[in-house]
Amino acid sequence: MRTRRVFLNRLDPQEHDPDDAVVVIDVLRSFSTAAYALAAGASAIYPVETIAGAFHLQRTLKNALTTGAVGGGDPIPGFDFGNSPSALQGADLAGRPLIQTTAAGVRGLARFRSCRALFAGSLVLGRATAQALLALRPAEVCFVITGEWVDRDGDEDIACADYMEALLHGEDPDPEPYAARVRNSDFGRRFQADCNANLPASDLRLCAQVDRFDFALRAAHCDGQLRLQRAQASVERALSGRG
Ligand SMILES: O=C(O)[C@H](CS(=O)(=O)O)OP(=O)(O)O
Repeated sequence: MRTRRVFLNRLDPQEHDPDDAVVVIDVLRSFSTAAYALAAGASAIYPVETIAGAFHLQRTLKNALTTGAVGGGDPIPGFDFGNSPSALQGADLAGRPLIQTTAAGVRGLARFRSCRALFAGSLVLGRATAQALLALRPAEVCFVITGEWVDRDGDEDIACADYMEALLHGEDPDPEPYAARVRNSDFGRRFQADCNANLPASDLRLCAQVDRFDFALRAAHCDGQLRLQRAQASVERALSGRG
């Protein structure tokens, strides 16, 4: 299995788009938020690229709630929740679909939506995502780093890619150094400062909990709409006929 990495904010138009397995990584915070929301009972996550598109979908999906942020992390006016795992962790989401709009993570998913297997990755899902990937036996896994910007190193996502790659190669790495990289990344330090109510330190703590959940987040197409659902390695293996 080959692995490679691309950076969402510096895609090379000359380079072939990955078309096998793709993991779009957003540790701070989209796909940590999505994981905590599913754990809190949300029935599925619907990533939608635009705010207008999110409101449109909310009108057609029964009982749907909205979550997301604009670039920088401020919540979107009119949405039910910000892009905040600590807000969603305690919310009553039982059986309700959640529509998610964010400036990096969701944009990355939309960009690579046509590949064979698309996952939303974060450190809380690290080992489960690696296991789901291994069950699919792809020829190539491409990690998409979404958190690198001109003023941010994106190391929270690179650390997550490093962790999953080590697992894919059969290693059993100590998770703590990867969690420390999330905390000490450029964006992580903004949460550590805890002086912006929209970037709370509690979110950073939740996002840096390596392997907190035993499921991966796999994207599927449903009526022309992307949908993230729990995926487990055993199910992936059965679906691909390898028992
Ligand atoms: O809300 C967040 O934590 C970030 C803000 S930004 O777009 O990276 O500036 O959004 P996300 O799409 O989860 O990275």
